[in-house]
Amino acid sequence: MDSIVVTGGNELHGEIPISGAKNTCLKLMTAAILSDQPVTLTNVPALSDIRTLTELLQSLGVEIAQLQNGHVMVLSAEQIASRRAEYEIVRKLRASFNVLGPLLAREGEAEVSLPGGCAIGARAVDLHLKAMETLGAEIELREGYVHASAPNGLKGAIIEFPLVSVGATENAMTAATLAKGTTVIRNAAREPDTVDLARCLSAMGAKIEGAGTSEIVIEGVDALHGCTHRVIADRIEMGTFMIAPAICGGEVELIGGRRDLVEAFAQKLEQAGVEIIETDRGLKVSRRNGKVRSVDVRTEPFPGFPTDLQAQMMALMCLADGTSVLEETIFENRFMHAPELIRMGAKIDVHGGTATVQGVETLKGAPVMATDLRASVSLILAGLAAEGETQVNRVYHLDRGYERLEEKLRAVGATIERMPGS
Ligand SMILES: CC(=O)N[C@H]1[C@@H](OP(=O)(O)OP(=O)(O)OC[C@H]2O[C@@H](n3ccc(=O)[nH]c3=O)[C@H](O)[C@@H]2O)O[C@H](CO)[C@@H](O)[C@@H]1O
Ligand SMILES: C=C(OP(=O)(O)O)C(=O)O
Repeated sequence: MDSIVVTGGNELHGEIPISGAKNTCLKLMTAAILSDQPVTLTNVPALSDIRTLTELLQSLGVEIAQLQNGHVMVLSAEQIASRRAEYEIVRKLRASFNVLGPLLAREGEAEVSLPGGCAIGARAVDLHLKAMETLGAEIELREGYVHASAPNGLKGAIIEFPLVSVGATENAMTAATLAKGTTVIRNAAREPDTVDLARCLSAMGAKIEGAGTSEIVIEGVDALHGCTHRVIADRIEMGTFMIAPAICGGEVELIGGRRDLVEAFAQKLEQAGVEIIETDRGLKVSRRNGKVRSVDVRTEPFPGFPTDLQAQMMALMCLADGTSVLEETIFENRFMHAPELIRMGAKIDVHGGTATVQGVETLKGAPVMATDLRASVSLILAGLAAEGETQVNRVYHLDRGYERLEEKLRAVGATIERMPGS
């Protein structure tokens, strides 16, 4: 298995291009199931998660052509050959559960494996299922699969979520595009991913209003057509690379970056003493001298501080002046990076969903292991600022969500190499 070796201590200067958003692109790909005409996505990130979903969609009969090194993808669901999403693929990638809404809406039937838990938490799908039932589907759970059917089509309804779920909002929204009548989704997720999905669905002929607010109204239509859609910038990749100059010192311009996608996070960085300037081409982030200041963080659904940036923020707080409290409210087990950071010399106490981080003068390189995507990248960031060499193992987690990570960081002056595994 490959590992990544980082030698810390370099200031970072230069530019990093921001790729298309993984979490958005995956949902956009599932939307292609809704139409018998081709959907063309541009600005697709070249990532293993995208390849996994490609495999799943192909198993359903979706033809997928990849152009420009995978950065343009044409998905043609002229005919759906299978309505069953197999466990072998769904277990690798939770976003694949989002084929449920489109399959059910287009075919009146779907069999989708339950995704199971994962390293960061139990991650139930009850809200997805409840939403499908509210739209008139019958749901049965058998042998680890969700069997959903709506032989006479889905019917518009009021879906009121008891808590904000990005995945369930998106499953409900895609399903409702082809339902008869009007669907109202209350307490909907407001994430930029959901807004971008709504934009793509609208370009396919769907009638959607209110995406980006907590009430989304969808007027069902008989059919959707093809479209061409550019995937929005990856706010989590951008946030990760905003931490890089903050933790190492220096100045990095994130090309294609947008502050509005990470406003709550940007405000916390500024409170910590990091400078952020909007430029014609993106965002310029710099820390010129001194340490960052400690800040407290509580993860929340958008527009709050994103859970997907909590691990990276923790790496930064390890070297801050003072003590910070990081509260994780979305996932019950998302502090696995803490013990690894402690191996590098960090002072962190975890109690339930709260981590207290006491800033230290220096981190020291060490061999470390990560169990999820954002935890892995937090160890890379810590390694960039640590004395000596840090070897991050289980790099396949990083390859799920960061395109050309080493190349992008090397271009701004980091010493980072991939070591092929045996
Ligand atoms: C609100 C939020 O920040 N969602 C994050 C979540 O999206 P993802 O769509 O994976 O997760 P949800 O938004 O659905 O989950 C939010 C919360 O609701 C719970 N839940 C969800 C669905 C369900 O049927 N039942 C249920 O109880 C989850 O366990 C979790 O505690 O992970 C993604 C990958 O890290 C992030 O990009 C999203 O920002
Ligand atoms: C946890 C993530 O992805 P997934 O929902 O696919 O596990 C993530 O993008 O940080």
